[in-house]
Amino acid sequence: MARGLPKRSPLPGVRDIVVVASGKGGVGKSTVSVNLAVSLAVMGLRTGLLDGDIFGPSLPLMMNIHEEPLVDDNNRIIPPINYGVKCLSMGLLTQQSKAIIWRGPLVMSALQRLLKGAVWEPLDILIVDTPPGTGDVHLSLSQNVPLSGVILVSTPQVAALQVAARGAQMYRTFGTPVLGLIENMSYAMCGNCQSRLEIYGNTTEKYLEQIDTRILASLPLDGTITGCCDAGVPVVLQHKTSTYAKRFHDLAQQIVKMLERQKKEMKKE
Ligand SMILES: Nc1ncnc2c1ncn2[C@@H]1O[C@H](COP(=O)(O)OP(=O)(O)OP(=O)(O)O)[C@@H](O)[C@H]1O
Repeated sequence: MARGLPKRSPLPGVRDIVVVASGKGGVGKSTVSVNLAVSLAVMGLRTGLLDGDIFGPSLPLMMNIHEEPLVDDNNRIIPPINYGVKCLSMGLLTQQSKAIIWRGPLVMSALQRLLKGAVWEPLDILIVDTPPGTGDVHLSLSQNVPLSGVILVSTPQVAALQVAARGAQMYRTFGTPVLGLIENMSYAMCGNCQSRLEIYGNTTEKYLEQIDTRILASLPLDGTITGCCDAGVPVVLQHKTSTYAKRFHDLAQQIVKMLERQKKEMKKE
């Protein structure tokens, strides 16, 4: 552990925790988290998905889980399972229509409850979807549990990439490796002439150097993806043979390989 960093305690029985983050909102973190988690489960990994977006949870909708979780005899929350993934979200613990108005310390304790007060084990990997920015949830995660890596999600526009770069810097400060960037909504296909429309521009390459990372996957802006999110069936399951499914499966394989490599290197040290 780097000098000066807070002491983190691992989640017992959880091998890797990987965070999905972005600077800007609405760029596709939850979409990536959900489809990555399901792809990892399809690969046979024991997978969990924690919705760390306390104020705007989208996991219940996207994973089609709506029942309030049960607790065990030790008052630990039992994450419900859908599509082979153990899921927890603040949206399952509060009435969905109620807006949450909380200050920082409450956010921290809600996250602690979801993270450490739940029966996640045994898991190979826990994917944590986060809110935009670098606020309380990101700090709390970074300070409390060892993170195996962060996956950044951004659209190819300057406004999103600039803040993604800041996010990368924050995670590195806490010693968390940046595994790579998902370029979401990279382009759209014109329905008439099938030409590629670069709606958000094409500036990702320029920022890769600044962020010091690489693209793990690029995904187009496509109504099929939106429709699957809204219908609560991840695109990797609804359209199993689509290029989207293939890209998410490739992404899952890349992440697994990176984490394996990381473990080997740590053993050598
Ligand atoms: N590649 C895509 N093509 C079409 N729609 C997409 C794509 N990626 C995400 N969306 C849609 O965009 C919306 C925002 O996506 P999502 O909720 O995943 O973003 P987010 O970064 O998690 O948002 P927030 O910052 O609010 O947490 C959703 O309605 C989702 O269905």
